[in-house]
Amino acid sequence: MGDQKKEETESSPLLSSGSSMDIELQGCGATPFCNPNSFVHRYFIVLVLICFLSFGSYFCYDNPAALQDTMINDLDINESKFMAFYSFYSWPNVVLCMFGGYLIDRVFGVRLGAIIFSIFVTCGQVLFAFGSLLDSYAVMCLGRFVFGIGGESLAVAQNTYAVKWFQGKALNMVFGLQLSFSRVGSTVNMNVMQPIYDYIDQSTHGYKCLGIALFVGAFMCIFSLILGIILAVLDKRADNILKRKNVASEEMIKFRDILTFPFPFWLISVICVAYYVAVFPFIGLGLVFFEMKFGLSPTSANAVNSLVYIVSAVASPVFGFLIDRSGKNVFWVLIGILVTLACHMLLAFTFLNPYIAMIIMGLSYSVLASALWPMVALIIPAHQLGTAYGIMQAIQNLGLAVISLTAGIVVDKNGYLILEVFFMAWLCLALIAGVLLYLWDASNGGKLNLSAKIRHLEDAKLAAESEKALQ
Ligand SMILES: NCCCC[C@H](N)C(=O)NCC(=O)O
Repeated sequence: MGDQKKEETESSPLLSSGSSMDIELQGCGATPFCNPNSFVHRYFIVLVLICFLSFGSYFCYDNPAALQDTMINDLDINESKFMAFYSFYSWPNVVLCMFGGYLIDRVFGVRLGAIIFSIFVTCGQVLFAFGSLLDSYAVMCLGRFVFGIGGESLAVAQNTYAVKWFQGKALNMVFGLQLSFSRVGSTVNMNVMQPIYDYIDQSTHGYKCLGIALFVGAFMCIFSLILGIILAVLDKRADNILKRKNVASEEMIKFRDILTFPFPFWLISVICVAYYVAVFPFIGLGLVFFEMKFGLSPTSANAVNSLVYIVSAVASPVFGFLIDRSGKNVFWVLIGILVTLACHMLLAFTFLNPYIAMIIMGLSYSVLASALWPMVALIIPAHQLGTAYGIMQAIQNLGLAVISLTAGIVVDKNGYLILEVFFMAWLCLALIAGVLLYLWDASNGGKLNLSAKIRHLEDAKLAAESEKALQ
């Protein structure tokens, strides 16, 4: 292979040695663009498709937040019933996304699993929109239930794809990019849904106008579904060309394997739930908080409320890239939690311009998300990752479901200051779990907080040892 070819072909961690030399490419010939082992193919085609997999899901997840005032008025519901749209998303995932991950590992595989869950997301959003057209709160809740079944398990499939294609190289940056594309979906939603509603409101009004606007989200889900099908075709093609091994049946995960998941995995799951319940429900309720405490107009309040997503859409891949270079994932998780806690304190106890706290929260959220999710792949074997991410998200959704309801009740009864104190308490729990993870990791070999340099040396040593064992 010429030097130029070598530069273009980044060895996939799943390749057996030398097989990149004798790849028989099907179809478009040996151009890097079509070579599943080339840098171009993996980073400019596969990674982009993986990143768009959850675009529609993230766009629709916060449709309620983008239309909070409108939805409450058109459907004639209170804050608690409004927040139930988030609870109906999360409750099924307390259990189902665990099964979703297990089904990916053991039954469907990542390709078929991603397509099936994309279909659930699309059908759920269509039901949600249709329910509004019928002015049926029950149908809308059913729609969020179905949407939730797909949304979380689709995120599990997305994480599983990311590890399959990018394990061992740039995984933090890949997770950061994944998050960035998804957050672009959230940001687009936060800033276009109200103008779309206002445009439709020129001819149709009330819950019918709301229903038509929500169908825009359904088209975003169809877009992601189509890209998910293309990704499945390319992944299957790569398996054939690169002769990637399927997991042997005796290696397939069994449900009792969950009991063997290491203690750090459960600490990571506690950090995940305790941190995210202070982010997603806060943003779900943020519109009215910024209108009431800081006297902002609905448009300005929407803009401030979407800053976390806007900033993370840009910052996540940057921090993911930097964390790939520095390592020290646990350290960055602790920094993310501490800075987010400080932002909530600024919002709760000061009248400092909320743009400042929300921009900083966007940065700290990006640091945490880029450092937290890839850690699972450092302690759980590849054939059990779907189940592991499913459990982690199931625990996260248990927290989100309960806190979404509780937060709505706290606001209705005690106001926003107590709500902010409530969120800060959860971040203190995340901090305690993060310190425990740091101490446990430090006293057990320090795998999760290794510097990138030492981690690469350790990986090279392990690869050499496994190569020697095969000879
Ligand atoms: N439609 C929203 C999917 C959320 C996926 C998962 N629960 C999650 O939290 N991912 C990380 C993130 O920061 O969004």
